[in-house]
Amino acid sequence: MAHVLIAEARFYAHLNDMLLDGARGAIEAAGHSHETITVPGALELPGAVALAAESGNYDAFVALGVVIRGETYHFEIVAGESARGLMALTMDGLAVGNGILTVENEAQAIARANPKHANKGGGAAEAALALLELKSKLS
Ligand SMILES: Nc1c(NC[C@H](O)[C@H](O)[C@H](O)CO)[nH]c(=O)[nH]c1=O
Ligand SMILES: CC(=O)[C@@H](O)COP(=O)(O)O
Repeated sequence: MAHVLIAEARFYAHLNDMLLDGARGAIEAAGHSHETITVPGALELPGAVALAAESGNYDAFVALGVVIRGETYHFEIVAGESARGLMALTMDGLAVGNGILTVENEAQAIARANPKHANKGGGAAEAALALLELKSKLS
């Protein structure tokens, strides 16, 4: 059984609750365990995953968050840098699923966070578990 770390950026709490439900459901359906840590925003997610990985307590990692475009360039920074940071961790050999929604508005976020619709939280968890399985197969 794998132990999965879910790192959530709780910038939009009500949206994250849906992402969490999806991710937890996918992990439990696959017969694995999980625990959750919380950071303020998506920019903190790569650092949170890196810190958690240092503990050696987790086999895979799922990053969850919602980035909604505002008026300024900050969207590009938050969306791009959180994704880049997670990708760098994956390239370092961690099994990381990226469940950070980068959307234009809340309606788009709801459609993608809802486990009964796009279920992006569940998809991110499944991606992390797929990487973990591949890592195990190749080692
Ligand atoms: N605008 C959003 C943010 N912004 C906050 C940053 O992620 C970060 O916490 C801050 O810059 C301090 O380092 N975060 C989200 O997750 N979603 C947003 O829409
Ligand atoms: C994604 C963001 O950082 C965004 O919510 C910030 O909004 P604004 O660009 O209007 O400051």
